[in-house]
Amino acid sequence: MIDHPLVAHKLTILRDVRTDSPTFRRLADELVTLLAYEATRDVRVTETTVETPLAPAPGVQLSRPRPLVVPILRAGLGMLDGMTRLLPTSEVGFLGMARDEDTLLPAAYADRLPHDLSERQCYVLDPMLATGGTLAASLRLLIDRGADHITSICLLAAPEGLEATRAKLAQAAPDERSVKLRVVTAAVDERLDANGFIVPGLGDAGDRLYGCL
Ligand SMILES: O=P(O)(O)OC[C@H]1O[C@H](OP(=O)(O)OP(=O)(O)O)[C@H](O)[C@@H]1O
Ligand SMILES: O=c1cc[nH]c(=O)[nH]1
Ligand SMILES: [Mg+2]
Repeated sequence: MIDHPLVAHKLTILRDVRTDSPTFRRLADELVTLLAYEATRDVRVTETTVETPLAPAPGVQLSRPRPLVVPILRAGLGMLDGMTRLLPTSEVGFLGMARDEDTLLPAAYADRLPHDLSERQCYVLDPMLATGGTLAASLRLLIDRGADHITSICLLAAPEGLEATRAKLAQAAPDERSVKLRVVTAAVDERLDANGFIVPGLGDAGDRLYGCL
């Protein structure tokens, strides 16, 4: 959880029911860049040397293969620009997931991801981690394709969803690979309501970004 006054300030306006879509989009974008700064703390780099006008200087460059950023459609799209601003050389794969309003179970409707994710550092973007069904299914898909280092960036998380995600992924370890998973979020809220919404939360992130379907 990122404990920073700028993050808390932007999140407060994001939660406000009076905040309109254009402002919501701008704040989500700004928040992601702040969260991404922390989320990329362990991005893989390779040592290199660069010539300054005066002398050689030691430095680092991002390692290959390039990191993969995965926004979970639809609401995760609102986080993409804020992330690629910090990691402009990353590649982007898309995953479409929609949660059924009655069962709360996620269904995948789009998959434009590389088939082989071995050696790839992945950054999953989804503003809301509620029951955890969407994140667990997304992480499972990436792990099954070989990913072993995945950082999820969420604007808000519910304690129930964090625990459910942990339990689901611990249960179904596919092989002997060790997989490093981390969630970076601006806040862990109080609870979920009967409809699986985060309380106090910010409402339906997709609708607030893009309007009701
Ligand atoms: O943790 P969960 O209980 O699975 O809920 C979280 C998911 O719900 C929302 O997406 P939604 O299904 O509303 O789709 P949208 O982004 O198209 O609005 C949100 O963006 C997450 O993907
Ligand atoms: O509170 C929630 C829960 C799921 N999806 C959202 O957009 N908001
Ligand atoms: Mg939605």
